[in-house]
Amino acid sequence: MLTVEHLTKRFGANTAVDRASFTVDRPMMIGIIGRSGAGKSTFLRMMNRLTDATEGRLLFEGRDVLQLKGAEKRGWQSDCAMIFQQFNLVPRMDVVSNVLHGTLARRGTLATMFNLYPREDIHRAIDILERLGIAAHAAKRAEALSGGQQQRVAIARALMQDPKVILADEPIASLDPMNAQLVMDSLRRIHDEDGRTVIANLHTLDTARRYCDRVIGMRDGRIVFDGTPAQLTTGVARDIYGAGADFSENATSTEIRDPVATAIIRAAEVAV
Ligand SMILES: Nc1ncnc2c1ncn2[C@@H]1O[C@H](COP(=O)(O)OP(=O)(O)OP(=O)(O)O)[C@@H](O)[C@H]1O
Repeated sequence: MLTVEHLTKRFGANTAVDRASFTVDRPMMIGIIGRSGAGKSTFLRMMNRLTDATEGRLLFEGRDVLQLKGAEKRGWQSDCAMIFQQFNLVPRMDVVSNVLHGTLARRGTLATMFNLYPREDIHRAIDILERLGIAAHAAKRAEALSGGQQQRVAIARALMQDPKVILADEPIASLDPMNAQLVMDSLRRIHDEDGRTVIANLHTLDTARRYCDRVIGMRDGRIVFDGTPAQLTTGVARDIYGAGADFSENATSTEIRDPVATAIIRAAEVAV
């Protein structure tokens, strides 16, 4: 399904991604972990063609997507939707219009400028918002929503493209633990129910272990681990993060607690 061969990106003398290779033979949820600067974002950006690779091949269903140009390249970008840490919504625009922007690639600029969307697209946008539990906010400006709600709007916008792959670059890095959990639950459900592949850069080990079928560890641009969450032991994690014997997993934890526990902690915090 997906084959990555010796994928490399150099910025001058700095090799951000160094001959990364792996294959994915069925839809799955993959977490990419590694310390800051390991090359995780650059990898996703190459995959989505936001940045050009220096060397290597990236075959999706037999086609090298790195060679695509013009309409074919845009078609791939539509098949391979990306969500970002900072959501990238239009803050003053209402939620449903933000979601409808996901159809931009297959629509004329004028129609998009004047918000002329076919009725069936509007219905589909509302259905997707409902699925993500945020349809009640459809008419609000995006900026009026919490971070977690905004990230779910961004996921809804991605789903409007009906992508085969969803790339998520640190999707929960700006969120509190409860919202982080809601967003990760949504991504997992989209994989489970729709069979879409999800590849997420994650800065926390516990999230990768909890939500992913497979974890890829990057260090200095290279893939140094590729296995199941069960194989991701503390020793392996220490190697990925290049840490010493004092390495603590808590340092990479989002501490996602269960909602009841979080509510109790919040209430206690307000009381003091
Ligand atoms: N546009 C760029 N120009 C020059 N160097 C870059 C550029 N983008 C990334 N780099 C460099 O490439 C390396 C990998 O960066 P990248 O952002 O991919 O890492 P990362 O693992 O995603 O880190 P973080 O979690 O901090 O985002 C770093 O050394 C970074 O400084």
